[in-house]
Amino acid sequence: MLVASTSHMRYFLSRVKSPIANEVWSKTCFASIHCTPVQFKKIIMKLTEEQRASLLNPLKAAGWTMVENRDAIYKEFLFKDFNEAFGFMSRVALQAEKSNHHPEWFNVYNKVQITLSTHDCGGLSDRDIKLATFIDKVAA
Ligand SMILES: C[C@H](O)[C@H](O)[C@H]1CNC2=NC(N)=NC(=O)C2=N1
Repeated sequence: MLVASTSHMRYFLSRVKSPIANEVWSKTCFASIHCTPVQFKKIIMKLTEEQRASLLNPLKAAGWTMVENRDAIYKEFLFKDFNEAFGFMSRVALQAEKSNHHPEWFNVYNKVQITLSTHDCGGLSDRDIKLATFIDKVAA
């Protein structure tokens, strides 16, 4: 369930002055689930078993592997030279910033080693699937 971020909630509450709006507000979903707005933050869920079966297979077929003793995926990329490798990393970095989801990676010359996992939930989430899919498109 998508919930507003804390900063959005603070802004909304700072603009709400009228008692009517407050009345409406108290009857919205926030009150119904007994959370105060300040507690709201997007909750990232780990992939379910069903999601893993469907979403990880295409990535495994593309060369991603499960990391031993960790709920994470790993892939190694080789490029013509450092320039190509760094250009790849630059594009991935921009997407990581845009999606607020960042890889764990290591680069030596034309090789880039990438591990993906979601720290906020302690394992794989749909954000890792989306970023891995994007990474494969950029590397193609
Ligand atoms: C505060 C910031 O939104 C979080 O730390 C984001 C940043 N990038 C992230 N990247 C990854 N891989 N996992 C996260 O949980 C994560 N969380």
